[in-house]
Amino acid sequence: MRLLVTKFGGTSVGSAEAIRGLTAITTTNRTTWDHVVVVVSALSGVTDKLLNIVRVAQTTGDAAAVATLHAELRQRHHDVIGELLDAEQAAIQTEIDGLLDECARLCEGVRVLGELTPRTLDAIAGLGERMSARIVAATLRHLGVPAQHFDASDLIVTDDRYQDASPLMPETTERTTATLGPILDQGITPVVTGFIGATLAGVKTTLGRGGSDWSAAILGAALEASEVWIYTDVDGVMTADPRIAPDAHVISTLSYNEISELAYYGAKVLHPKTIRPVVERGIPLRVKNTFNPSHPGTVIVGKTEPIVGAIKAVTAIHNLTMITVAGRGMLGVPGIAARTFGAVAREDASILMISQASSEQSICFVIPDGGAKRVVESLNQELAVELERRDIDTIALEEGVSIITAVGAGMRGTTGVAKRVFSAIGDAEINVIAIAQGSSECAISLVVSGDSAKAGVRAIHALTYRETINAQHRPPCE
Ligand SMILES: Nc1ncnc2c1ncn2[C@@H]1O[C@H](COP(=O)(O)OP(=O)(O)O)[C@@H](O)[C@H]1O
Ligand SMILES: N[C@@H](CC(=O)OP(=O)(O)O)C(=O)O
Repeated sequence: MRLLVTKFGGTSVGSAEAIRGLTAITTTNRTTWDHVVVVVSALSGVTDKLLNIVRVAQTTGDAAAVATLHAELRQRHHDVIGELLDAEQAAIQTEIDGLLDECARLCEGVRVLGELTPRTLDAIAGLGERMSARIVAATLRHLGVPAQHFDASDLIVTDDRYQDASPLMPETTERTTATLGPILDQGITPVVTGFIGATLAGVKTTLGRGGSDWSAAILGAALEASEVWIYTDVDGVMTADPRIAPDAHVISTLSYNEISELAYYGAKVLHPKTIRPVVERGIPLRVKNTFNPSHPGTVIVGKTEPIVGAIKAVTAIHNLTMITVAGRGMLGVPGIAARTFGAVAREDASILMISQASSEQSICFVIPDGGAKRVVESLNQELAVELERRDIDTIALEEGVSIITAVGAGMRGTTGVAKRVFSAIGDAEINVIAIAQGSSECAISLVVSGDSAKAGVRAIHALTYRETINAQHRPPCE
């Protein structure tokens, strides 16, 4: 049995026209696959709006402002339903109103108390997907496609790290197969909410912003899907963010390693955690365009075809802080790195990149801007003795930096890639603050000031073009 899991992002369900496109795609997919599962995000911008409403409720206590924002959300969904549905219109509107009433009750509690718990935040944040799944399933039915909506809180069992929950795969697999298996056997297409899950006790969680891609991969792994397709608003994974490099073009094939580096270092087109569930089972992943479905998109597999050019794509991640711990007394002293990273972990900050001078006289690492000051305070406490003894001279912080990452599995064993990257950056007169290359030799990362990041991406992107021109066939890369 060949099963396809498809995921449609916010723009792909952002309007009645987009949802019509989704239903046409799903109708076609059902003719070529034995089973099709649809995973949907909230209508574009709705998650941000929900988070905004609850923040307004908490910080202003302004009931009228909250009510106005609610009414806007209600109207947006009613307009879409009005354009799409006929017989089921009233029933779906009632269901959407019920969900928005749930939102209003939660927001009222937050407004009165002035307190917003992570648990309440997730209950509110996931409402967008619960509304869109109902609308999409009803639209499919309206067009004669048997479909039923499912809240992933009944399928994906997670830990209780609210806003950043992770699935418990054995429990998720058990629930998903038990619930969706019989539905699929009846030829019904399940329309499942992305982004959300629930703890074993049934408390709603979310998988982190942009997490619907991950939901699709989790469900694909649980159902042993043949493939997982991520439908978005571009033709596939591109050589750079097309908003930064307008001449970016679609990459036909990428390896799991390459897409992991790209996604981790800021290519918004795919959530970085999407890869793990599929890589473990060797499930091919495809990125396709809802608005241009005949384009083959980008296929992501274990080994890529012989590639052209050493650098396949360049990406950037912004609003970061680089922290440097430096001092001559660090030379050869065991445990400084462990204590440094222990102090960072205590503040729950995630490190995006680490670079250490070979003389061991400095360690620098990059973390997101928010929370950097707390990390420095924590380091000052942890390393107080070394600072006092002048073994460590500085714990310095540079805010507003970006990481630019050039990715390509063909870098491995190819001489001079770093030199070409640095020449391109040098020619653009951009100062490199720090560098790192992973042992996979699949990516080189550079830290630059935030205001030169876009120019840096464009400079390296121009280089990927030159490399394509000098293309040579190389052996398959992982
Ligand atoms: N390397 C890249 N390739 C393709 N798109 C990229 C890349 N880097 C950033 N993007 C951006 O990612 C967007 C798609 O991601 P997102 O808006 O999260 O989609 P969705 O709402 O469908 O999940 C594209 O519109 C594009 O601007
Ligand atoms: N709606 C959620 C989850 C998501 O994945 O959205 P999208 O597929 O539009 O990036 C968010 O905005 O974070």
